[in-house]
Amino acid sequence: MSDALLNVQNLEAWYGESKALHGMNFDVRPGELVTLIGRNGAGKSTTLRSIMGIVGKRTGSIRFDGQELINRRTFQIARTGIAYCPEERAIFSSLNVAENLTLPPVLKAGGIADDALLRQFPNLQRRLKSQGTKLSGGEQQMLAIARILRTGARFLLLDEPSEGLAPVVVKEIGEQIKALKTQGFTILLVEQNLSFARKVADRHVVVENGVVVDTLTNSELEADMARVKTYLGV
Ligand SMILES: Nc1ncnc2c1ncn2[C@@H]1O[C@H](COP(=O)(O)OP(=O)(O)OP(=O)(O)O)[C@@H](O)[C@H]1O
Repeated sequence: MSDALLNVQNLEAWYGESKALHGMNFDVRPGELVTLIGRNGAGKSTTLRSIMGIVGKRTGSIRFDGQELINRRTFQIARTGIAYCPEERAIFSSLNVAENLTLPPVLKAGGIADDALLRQFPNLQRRLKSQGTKLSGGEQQMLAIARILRTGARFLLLDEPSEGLAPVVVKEIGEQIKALKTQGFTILLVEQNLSFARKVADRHVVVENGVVVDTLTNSELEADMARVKTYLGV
């Protein structure tokens, strides 16, 4: 699609000899929040890792903001304005919140300034001096998201931010993600939690065995939950 910010075509990816993506095709438009949904092992996380250039081998095309990323290295991809928040959150346990926040380098102009960031994430402001290990799962997730917002990236790859969190915290994370969309960030979100996904997303891309098998707007999903539940086996 010509107005896409990200356009993925025939994306294949491997871990060693083992092929995980078999020709993914989808796009994301500027300002959109798109989810990748599908069963365990479908290839959702691998898609994010492939966009970021952190799988063993990948082929096909990943066009972002008019540039081809398929042969670029991760640090070059980061400089185009894409940031990745992994499922495991990757908080440095020996560093405190302030140190974790400021560790990733600012790569582009337009990142959220530290004081604005702490206003946006008041619970991090309260825990600035707390060590990574002392944070709750929700605080770790907020920190993992907050620290990529300083870098100047405008396209966020978020891997299962709701995972392992209590419903009240999931709701809070959902509000933060919606606020990011309102601020103009474009977001590609991997999500197993359908009730979370439908509250935040514009569109859903269904992944099965390393390919895209369906794409639905959020209203289509609301109108036909059965269609998606079949894919997810729920
Ligand atoms: N580091 C790895 N080494 C080898 N194979 C992997 C690795 N990570 C994932 N895979 C395999 O790649 C395929 C896709 O996995 P992926 O993690 O992308 O799925 P997913 O849809 O994100 O599911 P989940 O939510 O369970 O992580 C699976 O068959 C998985 O076993």
